[in-house]
Amino acid sequence: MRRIGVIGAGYVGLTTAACFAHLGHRVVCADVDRRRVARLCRAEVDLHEPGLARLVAEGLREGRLRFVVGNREALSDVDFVFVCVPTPTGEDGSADLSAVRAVLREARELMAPDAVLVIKSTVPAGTTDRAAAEMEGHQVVSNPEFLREGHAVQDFLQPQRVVVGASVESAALRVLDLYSGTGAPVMVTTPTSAELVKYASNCFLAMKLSYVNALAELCEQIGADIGDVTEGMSLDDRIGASFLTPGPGWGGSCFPKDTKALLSTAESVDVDFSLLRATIDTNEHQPQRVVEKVRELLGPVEGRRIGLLGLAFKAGTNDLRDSPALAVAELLAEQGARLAGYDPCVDHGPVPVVSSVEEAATGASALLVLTEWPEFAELDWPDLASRMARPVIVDTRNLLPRDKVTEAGFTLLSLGTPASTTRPTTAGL
Ligand SMILES: NC(=O)C1=CN([C@@H]2O[C@H](COP(=O)(O)OP(=O)(O)OC[C@H]3O[C@@H](n4cnc5c(N)ncnc54)[C@H](O)[C@@H]3O)[C@@H](O)[C@H]2O)C=CC1
Ligand SMILES: O=C(O)[C@H]1O[C@H](OP(=O)(O)OP(=O)(O)OC[C@H]2O[C@@H](n3ccc(=O)[nH]c3=O)[C@H](O)[C@@H]2O)[C@H](O)[C@@H](O)[C@@H]1O
Repeated sequence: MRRIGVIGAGYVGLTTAACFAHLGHRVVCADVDRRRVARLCRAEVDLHEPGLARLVAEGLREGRLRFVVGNREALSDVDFVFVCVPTPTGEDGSADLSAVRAVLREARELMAPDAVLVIKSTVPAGTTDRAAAEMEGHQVVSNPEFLREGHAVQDFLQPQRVVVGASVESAALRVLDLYSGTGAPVMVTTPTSAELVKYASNCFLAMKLSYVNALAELCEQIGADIGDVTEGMSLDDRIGASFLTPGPGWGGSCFPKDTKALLSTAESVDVDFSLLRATIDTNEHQPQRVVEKVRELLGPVEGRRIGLLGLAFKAGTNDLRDSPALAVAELLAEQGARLAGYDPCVDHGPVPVVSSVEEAATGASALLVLTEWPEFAELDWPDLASRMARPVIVDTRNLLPRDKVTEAGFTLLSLGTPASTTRPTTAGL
């Protein structure tokens, strides 16, 4: 059993705190947000993360997990401090490290000399080494987090890898020991390399998605089908099958900020990372491309009611931060469309939110699938068509069963699919 302080009770901090408590450690989790802490003390978790509320309740009940306002307790009398505060995009595109710096200032005063400070927030290469220099003798270690929202607990307890960056081996081993219960493959490297593993991974995935989204546009122009193209690509295990589905753009609280931050790092050392710039540019164009699809079917959208299916940045979460669905909604609203958004996990947002797909469809001139919630693939298509002013669907996640939807009388457009294709059959091969 180790004593662990966790600073920040958001997606990463709360997951870290609850999972370490579950693994048998004694955890104090601190946040500056009083309301969040008060709710957590009552075991109320407002993040949509399977299993997280159960682990929080278990930790509180068994006395291994506590939540506090302010960082003092989580910094003193502990063996490890995990820094899990936000690192948003700053004004110039680089990561804004003000929350991390504020924690470091407090940590310098309050941490025991033999405690290890672990930076789990995503921070630019060099941050951990600079922090170590400022921390006057404390061990400072980089331990980036790779969890996905919607799978946070599973990804934390069964990670594909644990990466630790440390300049002192004993500090790395102490941190790795905390994860011994997970059985995950581990890697120890320098802090700078560990920090870059994090950005390099997120940016690579973003690049893969921008590549697929650009490819989808090309498919439309030359009469190929993106689903078949990516399926064919994925049979090569060097490419793999994941992250090959086109969409309205990649979003969420990390890819957009991390791509900008890595580009900013490259610029700061005069490296021309034009591949990364193109990755971002392609993505920023994507919501506009979706709106053009809608206009292709409807003409001007002014005054028309449009139902949005999905508001979160991806399925499995209620997180609206940097959601491409909202970027599309904003463009449509600017052009005078009347919007009604439905998301199974979102009850309010910056667009009018309704409580069912049927409500979103009623009187609408188009439905727009923006988040890949599986339930959107299993709707009562004839019923929806009968409720709409015009039975038109734009499926930006290529999720819907084309045959059933068109049989119900819908005009359906998806990304990377030619308007009509005659597919050869493999029956009899
Ligand atoms: N959300 C995700 O899926 C992942 C996020 N990350 C990284 O982890 C870091 C945290 O991200 P999230 O957990 O998503 O953020 P979040 O916004 O969900 O939570 C951050 C929490 O820190 C608190 N906070 C802010 N300043 C503080 C301070 N000075 N002292 C104590 N608490 C403070 C906030 O009130 C908030 O509750 C970021 O660097 C992010 O890039 C890494 C992997 C996955
Ligand atoms: O640093 C982070 O915060 C995390 O960022 C991502 O996790 P997350 O933001 O939860 O979302 P993803 O599941 O990676 O999806 C990102 C975006 O790509 C989109 N996407 C994903 C896959 C796909 O095939 N197509 C597609 O458009 C999603 O809809 C979403 O908008 C990474 O997957 C995590 O490993 C990382 O820890």
